[in-house]
Amino acid sequence: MTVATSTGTPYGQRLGETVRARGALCVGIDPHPALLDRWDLPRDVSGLERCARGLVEALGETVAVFKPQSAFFEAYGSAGIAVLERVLADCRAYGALSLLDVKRGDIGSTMDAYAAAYLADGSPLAADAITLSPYLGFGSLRGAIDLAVSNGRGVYVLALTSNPEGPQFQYAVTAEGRTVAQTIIDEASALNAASGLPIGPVGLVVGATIGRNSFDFSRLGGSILAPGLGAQGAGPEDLADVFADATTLVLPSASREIISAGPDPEALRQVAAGWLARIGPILSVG
Ligand SMILES: O=C(O)c1cc(=O)[nH]c(=O)n1[C@@H]1O[C@H](COP(=O)(O)O)[C@@H](O)[C@H]1O
Repeated sequence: MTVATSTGTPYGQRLGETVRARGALCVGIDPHPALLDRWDLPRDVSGLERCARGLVEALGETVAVFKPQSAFFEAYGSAGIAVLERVLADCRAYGALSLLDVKRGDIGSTMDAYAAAYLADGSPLAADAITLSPYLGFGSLRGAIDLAVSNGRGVYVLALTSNPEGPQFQYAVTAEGRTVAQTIIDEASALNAASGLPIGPVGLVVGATIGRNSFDFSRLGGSILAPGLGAQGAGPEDLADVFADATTLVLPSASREIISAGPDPEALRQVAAGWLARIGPILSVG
């Protein structure tokens, strides 16, 4: 088993370099059972492994970031988690970054244990970055953020999610008079400013589907993961709308849209290259 070790280089720097070399696209590894059918693979752990690792094999040299969705691996129990470990190792071997989508969020002491699982050097499930949920309060994530920073890793905190239910809480106004989402944006901005880095370690998740908006990302100083391309209906023109005022690195992400082009590696490369060609002119690398 290959275990992750930190490079000592800050996550934002590694992300910036990789995106400059390969373009701003994150490919989500979401091996839905229906996609295994489409790839003519069995709906079992061998199918999971061939789909997930086949995707990285086809795109590992050209795509900047892979985002394995932990749920699809957890569904197969310990054997699925073992596949996830191998997928994370594959990403490293190809020089792509891994962003593990686990959306964790818990009381501080438990967060520290999640952080040890996903952000500590030597952990088999360590990724270059993970997704976090701030529902227990932004401060509850502090242990994970601190560990990420000390290991040259990053986090992406859910701010404005791509699903239609998101606004129920995210647009709510807090006692301070700001929306929940703006509070998250501002908390991340403060931590990134304190890091003194051009691309700080605290990213945000902002759905490519949320439309034109008046949230203020101008002081973020970190990267933005933008899921929702393709299967959830967002296209390049939506990125232009949502991020009209963003001055930071935006990383659009698609899962089903890309995977469904497989299993032919050339077809996978073409669909990824097609998205890159369409979104490249819209987004600045930051
Ligand atoms: O954190 C995420 O990645 C995420 C946040 C969000 O707001 N919306 C969202 O779709 N995602 C994830 O991004 C992936 C989207 O998959 P596709 O709709 O197939 O591209 C899924 O793994 C989602 O869990």
